[in-house]
Amino acid sequence: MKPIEIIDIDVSYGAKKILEAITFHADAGEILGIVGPNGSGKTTLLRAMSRVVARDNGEIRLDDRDLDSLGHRELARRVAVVPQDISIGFDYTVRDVVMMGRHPYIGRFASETARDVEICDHAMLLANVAHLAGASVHEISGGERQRVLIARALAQEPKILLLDEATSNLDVSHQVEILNIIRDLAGEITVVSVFHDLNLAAYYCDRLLLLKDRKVYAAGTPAAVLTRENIREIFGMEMLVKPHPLTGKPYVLPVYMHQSSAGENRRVHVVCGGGTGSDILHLLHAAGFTVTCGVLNVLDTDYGTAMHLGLPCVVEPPFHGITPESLSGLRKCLDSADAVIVTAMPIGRGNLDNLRVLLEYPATPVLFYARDRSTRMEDYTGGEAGTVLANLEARGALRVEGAEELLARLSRDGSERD
Ligand SMILES: Nc1ncnc2c1ncn2[C@@H]1O[C@H](COP(=O)(O)OP(=O)(O)OP(=O)(O)O)[C@@H](O)[C@H]1O
Repeated sequence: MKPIEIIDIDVSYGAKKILEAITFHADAGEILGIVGPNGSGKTTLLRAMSRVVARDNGEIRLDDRDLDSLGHRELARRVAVVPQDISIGFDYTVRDVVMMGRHPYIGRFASETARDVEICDHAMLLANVAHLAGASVHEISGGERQRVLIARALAQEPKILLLDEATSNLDVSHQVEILNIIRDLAGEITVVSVFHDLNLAAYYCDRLLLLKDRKVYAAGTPAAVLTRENIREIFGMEMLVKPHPLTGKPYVLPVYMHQSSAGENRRVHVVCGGGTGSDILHLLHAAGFTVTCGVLNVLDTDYGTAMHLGLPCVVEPPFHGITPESLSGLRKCLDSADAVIVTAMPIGRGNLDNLRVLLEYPATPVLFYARDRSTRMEDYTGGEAGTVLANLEARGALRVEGAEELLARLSRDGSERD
C-alpha cells in the first residue's frame, strides 16, 4: 500500500491544461522532490494532491483511499501543506498560527487539550520558533514566518507532508536546519517537496520527479534524474554534474557562459595540465573558438574540464608517456590550429614532448599563458624544457598574463591574419 499514488491525472485552470497524464507514487517514509522550470506545474501538482484544485480525470489515492472520499478533517489529519505564499491575513500570534495545526483534532466546540499544547510547543521547538511564540506574525521576518508555517504543519501530525519550496525564504543555515528536521521526520512520514535548488534536492531527496511541459520528464534517484543532459534539456543551460566530494550525492554547478562570437571560425590548441588550463579552456570555448587540447593524461584536472566542455582532447592513460599515436593525434590538431596556447605549468617528460612538436610549426603563433603574476613560466622550467621554450620564444612565441590579455592577443592575431 503506497501512501500516495497518482494515476494518470490531468489538471487544468479553466481551459488551460497545466498537467497531463501524470503518474507516480511516493514510497512510505521517503522524501520525494519535485523539480522543474518555472511554470511547469509543480505547485499545481501539490495543490491537486491536497485537493485545493480539482483534477480533470485520473485518480489520487492516499493509503489506498480515494482522495475524494476523505472528509475535510480526515484529509487534514493525513496531509499537511506548507505553501509557497507565506502571507498570513490576520494579526495572530505565532502560537495561534501553530495551534491552527491542531484544528483537525480539536472538536468544533471543544478547546485545546494539554496534549494539543504539548504538540504545539514541540512543533515550535523543532522549527526553532518557540522564542517567538507571543510575537505577532506581522512582526517577524519572512524566514521566521516560513518556519512558523512549518511548525503549524508539524503540529498537524500528518502522515504526508507537502512542501512548496518551504525553505526558499530561509538563509542557508536555517534551510539546512529545517531540511535536517524534515529528513529526520521522513521515515515516520512521507514528504513530497518542491525544490528549486537542485543541490538541496539532490542531497535531501530519495527520489526526484522532473516536470517539463505539463508532463513527467524523468523520475528516479537524484543521480538518475539530475544528469547533465536532462538539465540542459529542461533548463537550457550547461551545468557540471559531479559527485559531491564529501557526500557523494550529485552536485550541480552552473556553467555561467557569457557566449560571444569573438573566436568564431578560429581554432586554438591548448597545451596544459594539472588544472592550469581549465579557466581558459572554458573561456575560449565560451568565446566561440574551436578548442582542442592535449596531450593530457586522463586523470588530469584539465582533461576533466575538456570532457565537461565536450572538447576534443588527445589523451594518454594515467602516468603514461606520450606514444607515437598520441603525437600524431597532436600533430593533427596542430595542422589546423590558428594558434597554440601553452599554459604555465611544471614541465615533465610528457609535456616536453608536447612542446618539441610545436617547433615543427614555426608559422603557428604560440602564446605562453600565465593566469596571473603568481604563476610565471620560468618558475616551472629549467634544463631541457627551458631550452625548448627559449627556442619557441626565439621563433616569436609571446608571454601573456591573464585571460583578458590572452583573448585580446588572439583577436589581434586573428585580425592581422584576416
Ligand atoms: N490560479 C491560477 N489560474 C490560472 N493559471 C494558473 C493559476 N496558478 C498557476 N497558473 C498557471 O499554471 C502554470 C503552472 O503554475 P505552477 O505554479 O503550478 O508552476 P510551478 O512549476 O510551481 O512554477 P514556479 O516554479 O514558478 O513556482 C503556470 O503557467 C501558471 O501561470
